[in-house]
Amino acid sequence: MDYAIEVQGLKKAFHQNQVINDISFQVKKGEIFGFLGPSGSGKTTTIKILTGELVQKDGYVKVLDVHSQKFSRANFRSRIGILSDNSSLYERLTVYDNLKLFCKLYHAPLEQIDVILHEVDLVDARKKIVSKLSKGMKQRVLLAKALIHQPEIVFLDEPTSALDPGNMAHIHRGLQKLNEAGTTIFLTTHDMEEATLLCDRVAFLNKGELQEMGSPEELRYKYSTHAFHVETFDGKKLIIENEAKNGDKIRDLIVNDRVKSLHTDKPTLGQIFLKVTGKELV
Ligand SMILES: Nc1ncnc2c1ncn2[C@@H]1O[C@H](COP(=O)(O)OP(=O)(O)OP(=O)(O)O)[C@@H](O)[C@H]1O
Repeated sequence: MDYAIEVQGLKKAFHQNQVINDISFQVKKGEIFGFLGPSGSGKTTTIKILTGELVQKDGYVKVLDVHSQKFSRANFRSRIGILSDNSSLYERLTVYDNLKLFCKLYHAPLEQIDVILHEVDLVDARKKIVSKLSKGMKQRVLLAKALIHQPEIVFLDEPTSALDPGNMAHIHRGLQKLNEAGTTIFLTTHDMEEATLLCDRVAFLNKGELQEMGSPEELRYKYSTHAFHVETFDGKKLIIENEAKNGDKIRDLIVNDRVKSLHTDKPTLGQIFLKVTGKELV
């Protein structure tokens, strides 16, 4: 299997505070992988370890077949992109000039600027001064900055937190296009709808431990009671267990034209998170 990320037995403590507690997971090349957890669960710490900003002593970490001991090397850094709280822009320069600087830093061709501005839907803002942009537009420029050197994998720490739905949709579309072109995406989020929409697989992190992992669809099936939820035209809401003995009951409802809607129970990722961890994901 071709993995973009391999993590085995990773632990991280800050003094007495054990923040990451023996986690193991792999991310396949080309996947969008969502790392979901409440505030303080260790998501940012994990991203910092995966990108070489923090050093870990315990466990085995490889990204793009590079062992964590070599994460500080320039030839590794040019293969990854990062969008985090620490990402910043030159406020007094234009969008274009910001990206031009980052192009030079990474030895990326300048033609890449227009390509990437198109991806994040900011072509019209290329001459605008960054300090005059809205928060959502700045976030899109930061995303463009993280992608300007065409990294093989991009780490996004809550890329859409506190953005309005319009800006969020721009970012989602950009990420989907990027992923279609083959880029692996590792993202953290609190937003379960975002995770369901974007991610091929998600992992639930709680108090530094991985408590569940799988595709949103697999998890929704696994935690479903498989019961039928029926709403009738006279306003009744019925829950009928998915068992052979109930076949006649459902058939009668349909034959007698009483069914307004019928669906199987599929919990949302948020409901599953609550069930697995006992916590709301906020
Ligand atoms: N440099 C540091 N020194 C000491 N403690 C730290 C440091 N960085 C993080 N921590 C602690 O590690 C824990 C996990 O923090 P982390 O930022 O990884 O969580 P998170 O899941 O990303 O949270 P959020 O969603 O709020 O960003 C927290 O208790 C935090 O206080």
